[in-house]
Amino acid sequence: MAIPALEIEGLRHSYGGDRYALEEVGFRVMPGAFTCLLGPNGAGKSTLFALATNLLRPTAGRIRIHGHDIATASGDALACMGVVFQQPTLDLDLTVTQNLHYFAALHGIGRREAQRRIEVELTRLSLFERRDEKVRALNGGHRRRAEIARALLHRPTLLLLDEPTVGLDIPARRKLIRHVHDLCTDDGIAVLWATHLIDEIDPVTDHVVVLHRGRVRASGPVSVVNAEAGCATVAESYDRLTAARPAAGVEAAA
Ligand SMILES: Nc1ncnc2c1ncn2[C@@H]1O[C@H](COP(=O)(O)OP(=O)(O)OP(=O)(O)O)[C@@H](O)[C@H]1O
Repeated sequence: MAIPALEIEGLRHSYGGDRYALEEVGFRVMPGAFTCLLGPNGAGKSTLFALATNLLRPTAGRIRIHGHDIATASGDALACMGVVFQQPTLDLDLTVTQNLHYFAALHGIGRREAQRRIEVELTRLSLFERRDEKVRALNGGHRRRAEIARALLHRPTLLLLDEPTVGLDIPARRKLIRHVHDLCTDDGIAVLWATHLIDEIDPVTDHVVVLHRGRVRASGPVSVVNAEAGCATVAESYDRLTAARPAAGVEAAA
């Protein structure tokens, strides 16, 4: 069996006090799988991202990236991982290309090789024509795509995206979701996509992990989660598993 791109076991985290932001969290993301980490505000999605990227140390549990333990082999683990955080981190006064070159240099990628990879990624994300514009001149969807291109430069095999569509209009959201699905099918990249928007899930191809109040309520292909919850759609499953109406702004699944 293939090694999971991301494997989480018995993960627990407390920010202090006796309340846990995450408790006994465990799931896997396999190569080529698009997995939605689905949970309402406060479910623990950002905490999980901070632990997976080694920004926080867990109270207990393990996180392995392609078999590398993030606690004991963080260099190898992080080298396999591309990350797009919830808050954009591009320099607005640099061009798209300059931002990407800076990141490539941090990863020790030589100038010529970096140029080649930047052209490939920007073309793939339909951003090549905008490469010499300052990021400030781009709309939200293009900025997000530039961030994804940057996150792919060191050729990660696992991509983590924390609510990447926040602030985007519906056409830009759809395009971004399509692009990231293509990365899974074309390159076998594993994706963990955190969201609270149910309509971002493809009920046919995607896996979901439903996180609520720090605990995994269900995980697996949408069809399996729906069957186990006794529901016809992922929207109904989410509703039942979180025992709450979807948060404001949540849209129904197809
Ligand atoms: N720095 C912190 N200190 C103390 N508690 C925190 C901190 N960050 C998050 N929490 C708490 O941990 C829990 C999980 O929060 P987290 O931000 O991980 O959820 P989330 O699913 O990402 O929510 P959102 O969608 O609002 O970003 C919440 O109860 C939150 O209040």
